[in-house]
This record gives sequence, structure tokens and C-alpha cells, in this order.
Amino acid sequence: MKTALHNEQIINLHMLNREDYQQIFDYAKRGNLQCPDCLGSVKLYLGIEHEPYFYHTQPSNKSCQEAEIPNGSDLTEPEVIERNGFIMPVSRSITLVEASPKTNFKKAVTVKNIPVFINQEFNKNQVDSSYLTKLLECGIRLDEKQAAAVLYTEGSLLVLAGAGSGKTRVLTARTAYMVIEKEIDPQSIMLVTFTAKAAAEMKERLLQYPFMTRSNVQKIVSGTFHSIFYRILSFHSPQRWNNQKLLNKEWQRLQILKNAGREIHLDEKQFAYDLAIQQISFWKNSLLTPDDIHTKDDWEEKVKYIYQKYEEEKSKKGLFDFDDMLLGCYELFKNEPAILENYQNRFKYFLIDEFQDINKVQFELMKLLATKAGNICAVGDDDQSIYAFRGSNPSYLVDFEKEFPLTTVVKLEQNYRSSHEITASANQVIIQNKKRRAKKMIAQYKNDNYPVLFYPYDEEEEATMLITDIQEKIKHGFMPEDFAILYRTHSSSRAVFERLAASSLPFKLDQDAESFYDRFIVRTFLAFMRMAIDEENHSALKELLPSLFVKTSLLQDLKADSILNDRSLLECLCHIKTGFAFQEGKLKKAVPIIRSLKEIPPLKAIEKIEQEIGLNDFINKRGNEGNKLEKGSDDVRDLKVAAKNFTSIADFLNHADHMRAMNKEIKNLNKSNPRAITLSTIHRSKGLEYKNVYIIGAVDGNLPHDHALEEYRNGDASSLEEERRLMYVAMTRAKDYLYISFLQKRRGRKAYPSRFLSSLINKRGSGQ
Ligand SMILES: Nc1ncnc2c1ncn2[C@@H]1O[C@H](COP(=O)(O)OP(=O)(O)OP(=O)(O)O)[C@@H](O)[C@H]1O
Repeated sequence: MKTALHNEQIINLHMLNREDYQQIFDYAKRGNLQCPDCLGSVKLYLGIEHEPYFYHTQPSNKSCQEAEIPNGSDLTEPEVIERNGFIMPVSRSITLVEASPKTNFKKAVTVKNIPVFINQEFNKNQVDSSYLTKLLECGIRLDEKQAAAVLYTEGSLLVLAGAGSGKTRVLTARTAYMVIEKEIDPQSIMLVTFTAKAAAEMKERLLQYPFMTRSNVQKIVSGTFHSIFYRILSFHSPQRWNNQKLLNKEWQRLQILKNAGREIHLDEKQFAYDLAIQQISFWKNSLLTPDDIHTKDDWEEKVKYIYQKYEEEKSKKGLFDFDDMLLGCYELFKNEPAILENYQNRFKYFLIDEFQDINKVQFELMKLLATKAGNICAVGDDDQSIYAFRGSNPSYLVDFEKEFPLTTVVKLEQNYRSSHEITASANQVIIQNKKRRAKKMIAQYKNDNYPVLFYPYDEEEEATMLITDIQEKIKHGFMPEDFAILYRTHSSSRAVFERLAASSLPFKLDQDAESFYDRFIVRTFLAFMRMAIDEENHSALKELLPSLFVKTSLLQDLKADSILNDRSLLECLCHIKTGFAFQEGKLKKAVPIIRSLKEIPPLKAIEKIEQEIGLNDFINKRGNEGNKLEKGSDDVRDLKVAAKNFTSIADFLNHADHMRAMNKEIKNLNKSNPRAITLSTIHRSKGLEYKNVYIIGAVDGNLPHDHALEEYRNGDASSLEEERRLMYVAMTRAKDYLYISFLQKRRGRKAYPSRFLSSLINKRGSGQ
């Protein structure tokens, strides 16, 4: 059904402006739409599988007729007027829409452009081994390549493990084989994982192997690089490496850097300290002291200066950061050969997971320890290297044989996770990267569920469409834990969070994911609106003062003025003495503008704050515009998209407060709920798998991110390749169903499908 009644007026989906679909969806949700025929309540379907249509919420007694669209030859645009935000034909009839049909909706398409599936019987153990037979008896099956990697224990081994190829299975089966079958002392095995969670999972899985006892598992030295090397350091000098001296909070490090920055007059608000912190960590992990650095530009020169000062300050106070744990151990081994030898004699076998994410200091440490015994097994996938910003470098994996010339290489190319349709699509994306080791994932099965590419109008509709899809699937038997919604940066998840929060679906999100409405620039805009509806709002005033370049210390004067002269806090801004006539003039002008905000919808209010109060200046200074990933100006665009749904600022503010509270509640409630939909950045989803995966915001500027596109335009393709790997990681999390959203508008601007996927849409494929 393409028509419905709203306030006695016909709404026809063929006539509706594309951007109004969401609003109609919301009207329907509130019960404000009727069937033009039986006047029963109808809703709007806005999902992925079908084009939008109205449907009865209760079965209708009548067999309702569709309000027909004339089948005329008149395809000229009808005369239209705008009413209640909707475009309506001027001469319309209630039951008949006199207009030419125009379908604004772009239907979802499926990926078809992939090779046919060839059924291959790979999962047979062709290697004759009693160990493999024992494993099979316990239900643990290894394919030929996996078996080869498990049984090869002496010498250096590189396991190139494609996504979903069972590297965790290989690492655990190999460790169990060494301990149980080869009777290798578990204390001589070092098993390094990328996260503490992975280490715990590895131990848990090891216990499932025949004859592996808890005591054996506990004897294996396993953990992250940081945990293992920190244990070594604190054993040798517990005073120096006392964890009380660890700078474990980012603000602690920032404070030292900002103090150093003041010496060279760096503007605290404008200088991108968060990037500087990353750059310093990158240098440290690359074993570069300030003296080794040849700066590329003025920015790096400044970062180098504060890096030097940061190191001096730390050593003066005996403090250390996470990077120092690895550097400290590296220095210990270099300076104390006897200690190094001791560890070289103790550890005989090294297994390193996620080798593609290793950085220089980690690589050098492993080399120091492992070269003597020579039994090193590195497992990784260069296509899943996504931590370059932390100093990770896939070239240690790509060029592994240069450092360990007698290496045996085993390629695991069978993908046990995803269907052929998903695997082949992901292959097609990743082969376009130039810097990689050639390999190809081969799926074990096909299910005819081709990845779906869908075209929401904007972020709001994207959220609605995928929640509709999830609800439909749950009705058909899927569980909430079968779903993951993945995004490039956390800020892209605002609309999805809001839609999920309004539904009854359980969902979980990263513990460090702050609410969109808690972001600094967003809070500032909201403070203006709060002040407009409550002129005595003390905390809102405090929050907005910096954006007017008024010192918060003047807050006391404002309060005193308010009491003494009996005027509202907002009014007091007109009388405040800042010492600058120009600024006082601006404040006088700002007050009536702030007051006027309460009369207008929130979207208009945001524009007014930007343009008439002049917040753009403030955003330029304080909005982290120097940042690569998260800029204040982008937050303002996101805020406008969110505000579009509201007609009054009071409602919008209530909504924002509710969402902030929900963010905290959801994080507490579903922290460890295994029965929940996962909302996650792509980075955090690594290593995980779900039956259904939705990748949202797959458009140029987001994935690939703008910063990578800019670097590519300047001749450096490495970030773009890393972004493509992110897309690959996201796609390969899906087992059975994969949905990718091509927003038509992102942050209020026209958006274009991610260039990474053009080979899946166009027959001829694409370049970078
Ligand atoms: N030989 C096998 N036969 C059947 N299933 C297997 C086999 N090996 C692994 N699997 C299954 O394949 C899936 C992927 O395995 P695993 O999580 O170990 O992959 P991975 O290589 O670590 O993936 P990624 O690197 O993409 O995170 C798991 O569900 C695992 O149980």
C-alpha cells in the first residue's frame, strides 16, 4: 500500500520527498496514520528487504483498495505546495492522488559480481598422525594446512592465516601438541596475544584439549607483550617499575605535554595534543629517541620538542608510561647480556598471535629472545593489519623471511567462518591493495545470501532501516547476539544508538563509548538552548561561557549581579564587565539571540548559534580541527541531523538528556550480556564473528576516512590501504549475512558509495 492518511490528508509514497520518509515513519509509530480506505491504523515499513509501504497494524475487516495512482500519460511534475513539511499536489482528492508516480526510493541491491563457488573437500586430515586422530575424537578437526602448522614445532614458522581460517585453533592445538605429545616443558613456552581477552580465551580453549591440565596451562607464559615484559621488568627492579608510578591515564600524559607546550607558547586549545600523544607513542614504539628524529614539518618539530621534555619530566619523577614497559625491557636485555641469556635459556618456544600488528620494539624484543633457540611461530594476516597509528607495521610479517631466513611458510586459506558470497566479496575488495602477501580465502559453503548494499537517505533512515531488519530477523528466529553493527568511528553510531535505545532490543557498546550529547562541542550548543528556556540555568551558563570567550571565573560576578540587581543570569551577560568593550558589545547582542532560540525548532536554533552568535570562531579554536579523525565541526553537522527530528528545543533537550542517561545505563546493564546486539567500531570487532553484520556509513569520507583520501591525493596510499583493510576486517566478521549501507547524505551533505566497493557494484572493478 503506497498511500495513507495523515490529518485527513493523503500521503503518497510516490509523491513524498525522499527526506520525509523518516518523518512519516515517526508519525505512523505514534499512531497518527490511517488507511485511506478503512481508516484503520497503518505503519510505514522502512527496511532493507523491500521498498517502503504502508501496512495495517491490525487486520482490516474490509479488503482495502490502494488509493490508485492514475495510469495516465501525464508524467510532468504536478503543481505542488508545501504543507506541514510535506510536498502535496495542489489539486488533490482524498482518495485519488492526481500525480505522476515518482519513486524516490533507491532499492537495495545484492553483490552479484563474484566468482562461482567450487566445492572443495579440504577439511580432511590428510596427514597421518595419532595426535590428529585424538583431536578428532574430541571433536577438534584440523585441515591439512592447519595440521602442518600444528605439527611443525622446531625452527621458524610463519602461518599466514586468512580471516576465519582458524588461527586460534592452530595456536591452541599446537601449544597442546607441544606440551602433551612432545612433552615440552610448558614453562619454556611463551604465547603472546594482542589483547588480554585473547590470552584468557586461549587459556580457556587450551583446557579443552585431551590431557591438558589447568596446572600445565598456568605454567605457560602467556599474555600481551606489555604484561609479559612488565612482569620481567618488575621482577628485576620492582622499585623502578612500581605500578604506582605508571601514567595509566591519558590526562596524566597530556598534562606533562601541555606544560612542555607552554614553554614554546603552543596554544592549548589549538594544538592537536591528542595527535601529538599518538605521534610520540609511534616514535617510541619505533625505537626513535628525540635525537633520532628527522622532522618532516613544523608540527613534528613541535611534537619532538614536547617529546623531549616529556621524557625528561618522567625520568625526573621516576614515572613511566605503557610504551616504557617495552622500551625498558629492550634496554634491560641490551645492557645486561647475562639477564638476556637467562631468558634465552628459559624460553625455547615462541608463539605470537596477530603478528601483523607487531611494532618495531616488539619485533626487536622477540628477535633478541628467540634467535638463539630459533623456534618462533608467528601467526598473522597482513590483510588485517589496522593499527598503523599505534606503530604497528605489517612489513614485519610481509618480510618475515628476511629476518628468519629458514622459515617455513604455511598459508591457511580455508575460511571456516563466512559463506562463499561473503568471502568472495571480501577477497575482491582486498586484492586491490598493492602491499600485501598474495593469498585468497576459500569458503567452505555457499548459502546464496549475497551481501546486500542498501541506500538510506541519511543517518536517521539508516538506523531505522537496520533496526527494522533486525526486528524482522528476530521474528524469524535469530537471537540478538547474532547481530553486530559496525562503524568506522564511534561518532557514526549516534542514530543507531538512539533507535536501539527506543526499542526493546538488548544491545551493548564499548565501555569507552561516550554519549554523542556529551561531546564537548555538542554540549556547548545544548547549553545555549538550555539557557534559552531557563535563564537561571547556572550550569548551562558555565558551559557556554568559554564559547563566548568569557573566563569562567566571571561566573561569580554574574551570580552576584543577578542577586543584587534582581535580573536573570542570562540578562547579566549584558552587564558584565570583561574589560574589552568589543566583547561586551558582542555579549549584549548575544543575549536576545539566545532568548529567541526558544521560539524556533532546534535545527534553526543550531544555525542561529553558529551564525549569529558566531560559534564558528570558537569551533575553529576549540573544536579539535587539527585532529585527523574527530573534528568539532563534524559534531555540529551530526547535531543538525539529530535535531531535524524535533520541533521544539525543550523536546530536543529532553531527548539529549535521556540519551546521555541511557548511554551509562546500557553500558552497565549489558556489559557482559552475551545475549545482546553488538554495537562496535570495526577496530574493536577484530577477531569476533556474527551471523549478521551491518557495516554502516560505507561512503567515501567515512570509510575510507577523509584523512586517508587526503593523504592519497598527496601521493601516499598507505593510509588508504589501511582503510581498505578495515573494510575487509568488517566484512569478514559476517558468517551468513552482510549488509552494507551507502548513505545518500552524510552529515547533511551528498555522499558517495565507498570506492572500496565499486568492484562489487560495477562490472569492471576499480582502482584505488
Ligand atoms: N578445521 C576446521 N573445521 C571446521 N571449523 C573450523 C576449523 N578451523 C576453524 N574453524 C572454525 O572457524 C571459525 C574461525 O576460526 P577462528 O576464530 O580461529 O579464526 P581466525 O583465523 O582467528 O579468524 P580472524 O583472524 O578472522 O579473526 C571458528 O568458528 C572456528 O571454530
